[in-house]
Amino acid sequence: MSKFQLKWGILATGGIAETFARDLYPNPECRGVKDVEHTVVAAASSSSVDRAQKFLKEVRAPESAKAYGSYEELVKDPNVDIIYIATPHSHHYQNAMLCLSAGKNVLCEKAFTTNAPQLEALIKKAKEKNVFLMEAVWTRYFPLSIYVRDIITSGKIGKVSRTFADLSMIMLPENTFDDSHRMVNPDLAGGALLDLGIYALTWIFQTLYTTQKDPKAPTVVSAMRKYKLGTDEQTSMLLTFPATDARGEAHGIATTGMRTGADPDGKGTAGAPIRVQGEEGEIQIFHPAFRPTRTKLVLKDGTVEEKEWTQPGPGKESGWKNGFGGDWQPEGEGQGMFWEADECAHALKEGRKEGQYESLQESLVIMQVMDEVRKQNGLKYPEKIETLEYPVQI
Ligand SMILES: NC(=O)C1=CN([C@@H]2O[C@H](COP(=O)(O)OP(=O)(O)OC[C@H]3O[C@@H](n4cnc5c(N)ncnc54)[C@H](OP(=O)(O)O)[C@@H]3O)[C@@H](O)[C@H]2O)C=CC1
Ligand SMILES: O=C1OC[C@@H](O)[C@H](O)[C@H]1O
Repeated sequence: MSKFQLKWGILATGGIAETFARDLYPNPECRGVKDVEHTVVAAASSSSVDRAQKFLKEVRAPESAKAYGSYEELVKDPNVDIIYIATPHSHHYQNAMLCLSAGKNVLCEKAFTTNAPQLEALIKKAKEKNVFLMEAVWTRYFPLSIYVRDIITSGKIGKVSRTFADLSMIMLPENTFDDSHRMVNPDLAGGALLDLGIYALTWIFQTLYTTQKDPKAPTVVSAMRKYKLGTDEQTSMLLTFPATDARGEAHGIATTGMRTGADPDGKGTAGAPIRVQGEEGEIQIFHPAFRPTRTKLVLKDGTVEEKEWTQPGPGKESGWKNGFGGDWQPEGEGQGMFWEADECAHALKEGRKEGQYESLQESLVIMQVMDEVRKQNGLKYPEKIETLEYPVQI
């Protein structure tokens, strides 16, 4: 059987760009995916062409891969099928508009944009150009997430009426980040909500919204504690999802922050920060919400089922180690960003224009929730990054 080959262009060469591109290297067969293959055919850096060249070497791209010193050159490369955007949140709208306008398929890092109107404009552009567009919320595509959603839709834990989800990490921003860092800098749409809170919301949504036949947008009330730069360092949200055919009204409690930890000792001692609760029991998902590897099903009849979800890799003998933020996975394991890459390949192979586990409509509803939370708490980013104007130099 001939395999579908997806040729990637990587836009930006920072931390997650490297992790993602490294994850494209192992043969998908090592995770049981037999019908698609990935190749990095180009990378672009806004810093310099040398940086792009170095990046291609680091991720073991083929010798023939092209290095570009600007994003504008990358989108003109006819050999590139799809572009992965890995810039800070502030830049996603401008970068994605550049790619879509050039007729390129796009996988864009979270948070998709700084606000919902920007995302609406991107969706409109993708439709006009008839290209694929997806938010890179990698967690959605993990086998673990598929399992959790299946538990819910199978009725095993009964009608679900509440999900708790926390992604907080003790990072003490004043000790950890320069004021210019993307985690705290308003010019880069920093703060806990768009960076970490989106994962807490992902768990709320994929358990209370994605699993419904006719999902309805929630209302939200929220509170926010601000960092000295005006961005949020802690945000708490209570979402109410209207009743659907399958169940009554449901509540989602999503929290995020940089001063408390969902797993303070790193050993799971504090318990599961994600709990999906129904009339027959609950399914728990352990920290970190962005890359969980452990679940626990607890039913009222006494059943307890614990599962480990190691990310598959190419095997120890390959000598290939995958990495994330300097934290290298054990040999033989992968990071897990390849699942979303496989989804892009499958979508393009099948002619789909969006991801199957998070539709563009769902990404938009989540963005609307984050807009409302920011509005309730007076968090505005600079106009140049909230604007719908394109192109704008930022
Ligand atoms: N899925 C996940 O697990 C993770 C996702 N992310 C997401 O990925 C995105 C990037 O994060 P991360 O890789 O950590 O960020 P980095 O700061 O490490 O990299 C961002 C890159 O964007 C480019 N860039 C262009 N303009 C700017 C600018 N004005 N300021 C800073 N960088 C700029 C640079 O690349 P160049 O010079 O080559 O153009 C830079 O290296 C964010 O959206 C974040 O939320 C981040 C971490 C984990
Ligand atoms: O997406 C992410 O996941 C891991 C976090 O450490 C990082 O800040 C965030 O961007």
